[in-house]
Amino acid sequence: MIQAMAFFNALEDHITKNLAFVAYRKPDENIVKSFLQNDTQSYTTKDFAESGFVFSDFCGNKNLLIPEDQSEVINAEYEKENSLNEASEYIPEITNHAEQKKHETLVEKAITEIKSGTFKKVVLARKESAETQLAALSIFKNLLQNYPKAFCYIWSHPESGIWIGATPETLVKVERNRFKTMALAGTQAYKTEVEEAAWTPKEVEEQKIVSDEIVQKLKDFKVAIGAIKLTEPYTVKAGNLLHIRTDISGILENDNLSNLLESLHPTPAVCGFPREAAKQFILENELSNREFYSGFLGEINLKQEVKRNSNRRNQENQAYASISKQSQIFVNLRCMKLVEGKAEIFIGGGITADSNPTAEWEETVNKSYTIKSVLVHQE
Ligand SMILES: C=C(O[C@@H]1C=C(C(=O)O)C=C[C@H]1O)C(=O)O
Repeated sequence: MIQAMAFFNALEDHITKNLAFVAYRKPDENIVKSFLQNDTQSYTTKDFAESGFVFSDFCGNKNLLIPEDQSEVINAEYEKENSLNEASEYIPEITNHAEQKKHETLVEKAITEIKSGTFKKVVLARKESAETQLAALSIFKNLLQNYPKAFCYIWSHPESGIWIGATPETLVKVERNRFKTMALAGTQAYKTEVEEAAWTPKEVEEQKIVSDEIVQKLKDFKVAIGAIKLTEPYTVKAGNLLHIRTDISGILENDNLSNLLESLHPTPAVCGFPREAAKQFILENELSNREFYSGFLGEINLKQEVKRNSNRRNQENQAYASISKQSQIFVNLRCMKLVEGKAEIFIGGGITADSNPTAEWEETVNKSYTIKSVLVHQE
């Protein structure tokens, strides 16, 4: 563990030298961690069997990797410095009517396809540019301050540029032979407390499509041994938004991470259902390339010390440590790409037969505040 100041200086140094690195903090933790690559080569994962940190695009064409054995790994404790500036305090700017019209037209086209039976749900995204005076690391620090429950990260790589985000969505967590994933969908602005949130049948259905399909795909890819467990859907808060979430877990058939990721990505939370038809519609109709937005990122195959209770016959050892591998991968949402003092913000939302194009536009506007609120200096 090093001091926070030394931690951020090391990141700054890597930015100056244009060397690849990633820094992140997991949900509800106060440790920031970084993989600082120590050479200029560009690595990709072949089969997700390496150890390190992956950064994959939506299409699955680019799977960048910062290998553990080519990097210095540093950790620091990061405490909250100032009071939380909730994203809902962001003052909305004047609506860009031309962009709104384009998005609504796209949503209408999708609804027509859904009604004709091509697919049941599709997630449509757009990109928006916002000016910022802040340096990359200041934006990252603002995210750390504002979103303690999100996975906050900054990824900098010669092949992708700088990406920064605070995602509420886990793609999958693997510890030894257990996996955990989630179905997250349905969005409303955070105005009522989590316990009092009411959801329309459209949002309930939209989220159910995600959990049903995740379970189905896990079965199709023969990922689990025995039963797959699901919680009841419940409401969660993510910044200025509320979503519906189901937690899904089970025991893995084997340690083939590649097969597990293929079964899950892209889930109907970011693509649609059925997967292939929705994906085709996205690739043919969205107005900008998603790049790494709605792809995934995280630690793969890191060695972890697990303390286990001794069995009763071995009383002198209260606990013994064993080494196991763990992976923790998140969906790249509520994120931006930093391009020459401008933040390119990526936002999307799920469309079903009952969608209202204007409400869908507003949902993307609400989602954009997660990032917009951290682009200004915070006192
Ligand atoms: C696609 C995004 O978010 C996803 C889509 C949601 C929805 O359609 O309601 C909710 C949460 C996320 O799974 C995004 O933030 O860009």
